[in-house]
Amino acid sequence: MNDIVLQTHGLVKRFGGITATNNVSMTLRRGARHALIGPNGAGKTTLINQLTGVLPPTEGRVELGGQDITALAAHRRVALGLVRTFQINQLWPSLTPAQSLALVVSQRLGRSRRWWRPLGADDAVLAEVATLLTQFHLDEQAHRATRELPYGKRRLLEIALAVALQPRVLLLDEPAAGVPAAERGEILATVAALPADVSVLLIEHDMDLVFSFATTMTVLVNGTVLTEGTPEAIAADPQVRAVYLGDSMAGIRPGH
Ligand SMILES: Nc1ncnc2c1ncn2[C@@H]1O[C@H](COP(=O)(O)OP(=O)(O)OP(=O)(O)O)[C@@H](O)[C@H]1O
Repeated sequence: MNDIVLQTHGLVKRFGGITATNNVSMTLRRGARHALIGPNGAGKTTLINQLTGVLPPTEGRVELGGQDITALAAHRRVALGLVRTFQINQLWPSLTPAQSLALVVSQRLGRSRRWWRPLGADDAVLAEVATLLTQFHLDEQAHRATRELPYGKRRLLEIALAVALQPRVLLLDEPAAGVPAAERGEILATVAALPADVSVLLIEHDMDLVFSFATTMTVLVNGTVLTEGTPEAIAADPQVRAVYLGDSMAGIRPGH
């Protein structure tokens, strides 16, 4: 049991007459590569919003490392290591990736009061920023204003900023959405190379990304967990094919 890092118990979220999540119980294990899939409107974003603390559940509980966090504010959850990727509209447009990462790393290391010092003033911060820039394929863009970066690079920066917080659990919400095909491979590679000890929950419609990444999958339909299992089991499940995957599964070979 102690390898469970994140767990939901009977999460229900109602918006008036709509039940967006309906009694969702799921478990994320240490080091998980877990994908949450389902058709549009299945309740994936609503579930993530309840995990991060953006939306209070109507019923049910969320536990992080065995601690009930259902009533905790979003920033308190981040401090406990439950981190969602930054969204593009949360990036600092006039800062460079190097400066943005330095801000987040400095804050994490408790050096935020000195963040305004010229970059290079703090070797520990600088070293970590350099590693993150390389890991997320941002070396060439390190000193360009974020607003000028290609879309795919901004999406990489979103993930890099979340990883800079050294999360225990990382929630990746459609990291490849809207990214042109030519830049998609980079996203796939960086997601695959995330630190092994970080538990990842990925929401994604791109089945290439899902099946190349996930070792466990949960299928959500109409707010309810339809099934959960290995990619092989999910790909072969007739119910999943009927409600979601269908022909998009043609050619997908889990694990390849
Ligand atoms: N704030 C809200 N008020 C009312 N209804 C909402 C609200 N947010 C979501 N819903 C409804 O809840 C259901 C689940 O929506 P949600 O966005 O969570 O699905 P999703 O699986 O993330 O979809 P997609 O894949 O299209 O992003 C939908 O019927 C949606 O219309």
